[in-house]
Amino acid sequence: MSATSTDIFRLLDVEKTYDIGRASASLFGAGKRRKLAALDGVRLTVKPGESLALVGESGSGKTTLLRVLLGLTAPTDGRALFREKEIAELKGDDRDRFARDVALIYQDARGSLNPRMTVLDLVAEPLDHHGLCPRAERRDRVAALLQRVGLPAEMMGRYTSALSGGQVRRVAIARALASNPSVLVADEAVSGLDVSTQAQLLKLLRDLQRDMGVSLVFITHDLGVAAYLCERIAVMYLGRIVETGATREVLTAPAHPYTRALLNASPKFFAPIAEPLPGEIPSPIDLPKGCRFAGRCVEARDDCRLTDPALRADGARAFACLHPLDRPRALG
Ligand SMILES: Nc1ncnc2c1ncn2[C@@H]1O[C@H](COP(=O)(O)OP(=O)(O)OP(=O)(O)O)[C@@H](O)[C@H]1O
Repeated sequence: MSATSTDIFRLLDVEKTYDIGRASASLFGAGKRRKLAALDGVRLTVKPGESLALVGESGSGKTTLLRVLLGLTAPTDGRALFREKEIAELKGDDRDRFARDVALIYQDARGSLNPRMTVLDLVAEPLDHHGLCPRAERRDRVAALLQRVGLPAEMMGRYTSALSGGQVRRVAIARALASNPSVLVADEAVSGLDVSTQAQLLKLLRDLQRDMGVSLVFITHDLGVAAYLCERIAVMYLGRIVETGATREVLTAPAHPYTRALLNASPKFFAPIAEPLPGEIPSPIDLPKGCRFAGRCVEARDDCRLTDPALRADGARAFACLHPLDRPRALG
């Protein structure tokens, strides 16, 4: 068995480009076809039981990466593997296993749940779909799942229109857990809620992840949420992972100036007015030469504008920067 064969997901130099039509025509003929690189050479693994946060500004490629993991979009190049098999080519039993094993918690929980179905039917649907539960045991299984997410069994007969935002998210989590998945994938799953409901849901997700040994891939704009929930973090910028490592280490001593800029842009309790990220994110259609962050980086030197840095490993950390920030020795 190879050393990597237990990885749940393995992305090898994944590219995802979108054809966005032609540039305007000129006297010399039709304009060139233009491509937008949403993902550009992404390497990533997700191991059993690990929690991984994907962070980065809007447009950095987080949702596209999630769509690749979920098999909703195929890479243009590179390989996206689930248990060592190409996700886009899964068929038959492998496809069924993938559908049971990888569960998505939607950002818009209320919108993702059919308002004409009761909580019982919503949570039982994956059980029915995968033939995982005899009809006679359905109510008991749903009651146990509701209990797992902190909802009373009496809620089974209700419709989502009668539930609060926090309760609807819990129903969505119970439904995601129904097929006993090994990975939960969540896109901003706690956004748009009040702070205390958010905190309760984050605690629930953290407890579930630890108690059930399920892996978690969590997209968030909030570095505090990433730090609370996930052991590992991948910081994305313009379709690339620019820094990755243990969340605590990356956020206490970032190597990449982009990670530090994201940290500075995060509101703190005592200083809610954060320092905005400098400059504008470049267009993904017309990328600058050299490091993509150089134009916004306060540390940039001449060579940064010429050389595009590859992601290089330093112990358990990896970063794509020619002149990484000084980090305490103990964390290197
Ligand atoms: N179907 C598509 N066609 C063309 N471009 C796309 C498509 N989907 C995404 N993109 C582009 O790919 C890039 C990455 O988008 P993506 O949604 O993955 O970023 P994100 O980090 O998830 O952003 P957000 O935090 O706003 O959701 C963006 O420039 C986006 O405009």
